[in-house]
Amino acid sequence: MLEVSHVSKSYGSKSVIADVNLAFEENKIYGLLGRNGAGKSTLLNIITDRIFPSSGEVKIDSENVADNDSKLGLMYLMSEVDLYPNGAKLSQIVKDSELIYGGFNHKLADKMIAEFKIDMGQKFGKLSTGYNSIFKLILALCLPVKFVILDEPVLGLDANHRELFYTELLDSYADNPRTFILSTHLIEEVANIISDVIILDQGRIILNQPVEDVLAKTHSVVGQKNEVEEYTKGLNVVGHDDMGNIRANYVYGDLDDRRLPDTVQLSNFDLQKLFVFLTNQYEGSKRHEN
Ligand SMILES: Nc1ncnc2c1ncn2[C@@H]1O[C@H](COP(=O)(O)OP(=O)(O)OP(=O)(O)O)[C@@H](O)[C@H]1O
Repeated sequence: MLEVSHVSKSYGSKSVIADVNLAFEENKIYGLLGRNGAGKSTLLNIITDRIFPSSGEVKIDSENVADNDSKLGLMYLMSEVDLYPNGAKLSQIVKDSELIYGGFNHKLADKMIAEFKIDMGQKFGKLSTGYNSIFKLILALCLPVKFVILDEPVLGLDANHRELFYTELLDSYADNPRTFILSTHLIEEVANIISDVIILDQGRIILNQPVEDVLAKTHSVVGQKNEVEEYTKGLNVVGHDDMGNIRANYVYGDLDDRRLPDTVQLSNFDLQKLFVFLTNQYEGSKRHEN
């Protein structure tokens, strides 16, 4: 288990991460969502000891990961930041990484190399943005780590390559279950992949739950404006749409046993819509702590 306890980070007087507590369990796929500047990369860099928190700690199996090579070796962070020398050939980076992490899944790598058509004789610094991501994704999926942490994994990948990557991720997870943390803005693309969703907003966790539970609490209530308003009175309305005098109120939370008028329709809405409402500071919204 990977635990983040009371982690905060400030730059000068600016608070970027504020008292974050999280527990990443074994063999789950987490989606870490947040608007630009919410603090996602900062949090992932703190988890992997690339930057120091101002306070708090990160532990794996109750041991602090800071300066702890055996625990840090259990995580791989794939991010925009390039850790490899521009002049190094991809095949050499694989060899070096295999030594550092004590293994490499060559069978899967060969499959991905062929599928993505990547030339392993190329120099790292010469890769296009998309192929730079593809190469780091191969490392992320093939190194023998327990926590695969992907910060904007599909940056620069075309739609075909993104589909291919999601398929490879799920196949690799099925073959070898481990914990994934995916930070992304492409919510619709990962909604069916992730098991749990974490929303970070201005450095704070505002939602941390299994996707299934979250979706079960989304309700769109559509009908005549006055009837919809009456039905949703006192519920947690996080957003609305108007089409003439037809109103859609979006509720996040449990419904009580109030009677639904025949003319009002009830259905669920998707994760991306919920994300937009919860992070938009919509005037009618309430904050949801975990
Ligand atoms: N070294 C730094 N010095 C000062 N401020 C920083 C530093 N690094 C990050 N920040 C600030 O911290 C905040 C969070 O940045 P971070 O990169 O973690 O956000 P993010 O959620 O990953 O954003 P995005 O989705 O845009 O990549 C931003 O306001 C950013 O400007």
